[in-house]
Amino acid sequence: FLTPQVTVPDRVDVIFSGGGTAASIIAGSLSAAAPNLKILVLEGGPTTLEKFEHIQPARYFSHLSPYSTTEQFVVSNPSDAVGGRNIVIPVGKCIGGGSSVNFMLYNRASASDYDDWEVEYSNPGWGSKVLIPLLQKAETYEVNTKAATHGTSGPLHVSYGGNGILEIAQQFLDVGPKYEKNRPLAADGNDFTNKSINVFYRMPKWISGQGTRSDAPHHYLYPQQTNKNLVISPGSRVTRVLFDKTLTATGVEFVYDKHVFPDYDPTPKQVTATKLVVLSAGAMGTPQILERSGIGAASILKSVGVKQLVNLPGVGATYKDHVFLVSPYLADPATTTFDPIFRGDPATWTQGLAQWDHNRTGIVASNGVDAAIKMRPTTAELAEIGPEFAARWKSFYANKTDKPVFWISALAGLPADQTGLPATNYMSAGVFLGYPESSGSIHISSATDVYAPPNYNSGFLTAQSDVAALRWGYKKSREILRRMGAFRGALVPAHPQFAVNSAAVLKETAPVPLNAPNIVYSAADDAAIDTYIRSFVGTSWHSFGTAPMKPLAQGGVVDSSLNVYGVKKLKIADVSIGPEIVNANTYSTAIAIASNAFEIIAKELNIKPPRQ
Ligand SMILES: Cc1cc2nc3c(=O)[nH]c(=O)nc-3n(C[C@H](O)[C@H](O)[C@H](O)COP(=O)(O)OP(=O)(O)OC[C@H]3O[C@@H](n4cnc5c(N)ncnc54)[C@H](O)[C@@H]3O)c2cc1C
Repeated sequence: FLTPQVTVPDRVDVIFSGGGTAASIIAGSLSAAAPNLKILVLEGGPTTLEKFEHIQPARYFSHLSPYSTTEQFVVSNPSDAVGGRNIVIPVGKCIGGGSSVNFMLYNRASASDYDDWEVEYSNPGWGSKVLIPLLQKAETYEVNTKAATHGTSGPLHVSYGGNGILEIAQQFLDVGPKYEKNRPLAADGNDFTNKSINVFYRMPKWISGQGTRSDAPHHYLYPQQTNKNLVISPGSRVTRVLFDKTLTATGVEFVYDKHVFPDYDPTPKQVTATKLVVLSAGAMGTPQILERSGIGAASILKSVGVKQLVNLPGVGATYKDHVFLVSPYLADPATTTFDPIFRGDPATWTQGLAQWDHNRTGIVASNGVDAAIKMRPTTAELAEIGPEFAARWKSFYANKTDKPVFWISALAGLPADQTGLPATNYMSAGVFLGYPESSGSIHISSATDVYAPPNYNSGFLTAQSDVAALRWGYKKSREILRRMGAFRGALVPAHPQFAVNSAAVLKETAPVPLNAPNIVYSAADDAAIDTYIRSFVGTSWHSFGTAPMKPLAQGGVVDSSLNVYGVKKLKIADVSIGPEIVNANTYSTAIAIASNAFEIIAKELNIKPPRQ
């Protein structure tokens, strides 16, 4: 019988609805800067405080288990664009949200991504000139303490992890630049400029040199928890925001989450916020709270019987994620991969945990993802991608030379449920699109039931330009991986089903020479690749942009001070506010948004001086 251990006060100054990445950073920073400010963090999931699953990096895969208590799985409606499948999106559901369960890949956006937010979407104060220094302030970049755009004294440590570089990644970094002659090896693939594009780079991680995860709560929120004015309430699911007659947010209603406290009283509780309500429930959660509160498109609210307070058609109307294709290959059985970790091999775990206990190094202090490239096509390669991508290239990429089309990584292992597969070594090419053109939506399906699955359309691959770009990415990754020393052939069922006599069938079970001819694909082969992409593509866990910061007339939900249009004292601070997706894994952008939100809120509440 589990009972909430935290007494939630009736009245505070500021309420955070959702206690994930952004909320941990903002609430922790506010509490540090203004200890007298009464802050309440209501998080639907459980606590993560000092739990090994949220500290030891290699445990990240455990959160994806179907029995996970720290992630929730949002299931899309089936779509022909993905072969009639339902796409399943895992999202963090615990204090720290995504930051406490993610894969810790350290990648940063391009400067033009944030400049587009500022200029194209009319958001002064959100360009790269503001956000890059905030990101520097948040991090300690142990990889190179003299790197220009990185930080040296922030709470979140970044390193290569404690396990060195795995051989498969090293081969990717060796072979890649030799095969891709105009794409050299570089020391930094994350300096925000076009110098980080079309270069192979060793991938840093959100892991400290002490072998621990750089999550948001252990580095911002929990250090403040001795302050009695900061109340962190896990297992507390916000149903809706409360408003007075002037449409000023006065507080929220919440229930104790039935998964965290299964036997506890399910009656909704209300809390008053005298200064501000902040929605930080993530790209999946925030639009649902807005709609249950009566803020959204008239037709959506009417369909579920919610009384509309404000007509905001932009709520939940745009959903983006970097569609991700993982193509597995067999790898040299003598090399070290992450497969035993993914399979839960007892001997590997016992040895790894002992080493971690001893000196915080070894496989448990890593995530197995050590090398990558962000690729932007040359003119000749654009011709290879073909006409389906031409309009998208012209309108979105052509004039912004720091924008890659996709990201490729050689993963030392197969990051998937390997039930039914031989317990051998694998390596995988992971390809995700930097800026998919396709877009989906997420809306509530019930006015009051917070557990009702949302009406979610992933939108994946609804634009053919995305399929064309991924097709090229698949071909590129295949050419590099088949030249790597560890290559032992394709895991055939998880690749396109080419005709038996096609030249595209990979017959080799050992690496081909560097100068081997490229595979030639027929129109039928391309069609087989497209079918494959539609049948296999999945999430990259980067849900984004469902309550965008744009002018109202463009479908915006918040203004550049993060205020929800049409109401007072209600802000949003999480990755739902991104007006366009950025080309990198999104933890970094969540940190940028949270850091800027903190500055904005601190200024409005007259908190001085803000955190240094
Ligand atoms: C499995 C996975 C792997 C990832 N891997 C990487 C990676 O390697 N590198 C990288 O850069 N990024 C990665 N990401 C993405 C990154 O972690 C997220 O984009 C980022 O953490 C989002 O931050 P946020 O504050 O917007 O939302 P979140 O951190 O998701 O926080 C939202 C919180 O709100 C809570 N919530 C939702 N609804 C309610 C409600 N009604 N009431 C109360 N609480 C609610 C949720 O439980 C959650 O804790 C990954 C994400 C996942 C899920």
